[in-house]
Amino acid sequence: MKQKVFVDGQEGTTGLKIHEYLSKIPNIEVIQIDSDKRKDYEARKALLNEADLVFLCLPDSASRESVSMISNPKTKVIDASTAFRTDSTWTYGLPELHKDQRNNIHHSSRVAVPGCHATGFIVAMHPLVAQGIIPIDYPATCYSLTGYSGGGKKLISEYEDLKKDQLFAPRPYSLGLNHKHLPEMQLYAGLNAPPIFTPIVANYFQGDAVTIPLFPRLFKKKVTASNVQELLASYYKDERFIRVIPYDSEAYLEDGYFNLTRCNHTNNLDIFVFGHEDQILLVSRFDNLGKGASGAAIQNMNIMLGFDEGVGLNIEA
Ligand SMILES: NC(=O)C1=CN([C@@H]2O[C@H](COP(=O)(O)OP(=O)(O)OC[C@H]3O[C@@H](n4cnc5c(N)ncnc54)[C@H](OP(=O)(O)O)[C@@H]3O)[C@@H](O)[C@H]2O)C=CC1
Ligand SMILES: CC(=O)N[C@@H](CCC(=O)OP(=O)(O)O)C(=O)O
Repeated sequence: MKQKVFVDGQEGTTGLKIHEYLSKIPNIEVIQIDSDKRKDYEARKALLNEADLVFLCLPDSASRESVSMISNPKTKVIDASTAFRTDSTWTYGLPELHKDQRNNIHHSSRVAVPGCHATGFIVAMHPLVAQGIIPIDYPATCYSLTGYSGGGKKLISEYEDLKKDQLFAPRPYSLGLNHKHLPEMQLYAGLNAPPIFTPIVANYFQGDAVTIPLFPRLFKKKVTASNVQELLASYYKDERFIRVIPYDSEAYLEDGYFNLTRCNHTNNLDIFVFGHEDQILLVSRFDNLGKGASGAAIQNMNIMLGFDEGVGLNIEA
């Protein structure tokens, strides 16, 4: 029997992309709300309770409201917002986090999709903290370069319609050092304080690279950049969406430059390890609309419904 799926927020950036993926997946029946009723409480409530699985692609407050409307115990929920990512009654939707997480997701009915910047930070840091290389009190920093689609419809229209010619230069933001991803970055990396994190949005549509500088002299064990690459490669060796690039990563540069759009239109995330004995630079590269949002949401759905994890993903790869 087909699984009924409803996307609350179907006309937003994440919701539209999820629909694109869903159209390639068999055994799914997508149920839709009339466009003019997409914010109507009763209409949403009916579909939220009719579906076997719902995606919430909404601002945090609307996500909380949707969850409160669900009374059908069979409805599974995948939320793309920040609302429940560090809520202990929800499961963090990063299957690659550790060996039990995929199974946790499969058995959960409430899964929170990680934030895009947080995904890049956690996949690079978690294995190193968990294996006792990086101490939990390490003073972590990172910055993330992202395309403007990460800011949803409002930022897209700002870039595409309103100020096209004035927004050519990259723009750092969240300089109050209080970005909404900090709690999940700290919790799932396993650190006892959040990193100093500066995101930077630039004038291109999609693609994200999270960069983490590290000083091995502050580690608990003596390791070089090459050792770190080996460790990460071993940690993710069975993962189909996370690729740890060989240590000689400079060979992957293009004319000497890093191309942060190379994972676009896939659900892949590439981890690069640059550096030497004294300094290390980890870079996670992914599509903010792929592994950073809608692709990750679909991967979680596949796991929750017992489908092959890759169904519908990497459609344009
Ligand atoms: N874009 C990205 O790369 C990522 C986004 N996210 C998260 O996913 C969620 C959705 O983001 P995104 O798709 O970018 O945002 P958008 O602004 O593009 O879309 C949000 C959608 O939600 C609708 N909406 C707003 N309020 C309500 C409501 N009360 N009831 C029903 N629908 C409502 C909007 O309606 P209308 O069409 O009228 O505007 C819009 O279609 C957010 O929590 C965001 O933080 C997570 C990871 C990455
Ligand atoms: C360019 C831009 O504004 N990007 C968003 C991140 C999008 C994302 O991952 O967001 P959620 O946590 O909302 O799910 C931001 O930094 O807030």
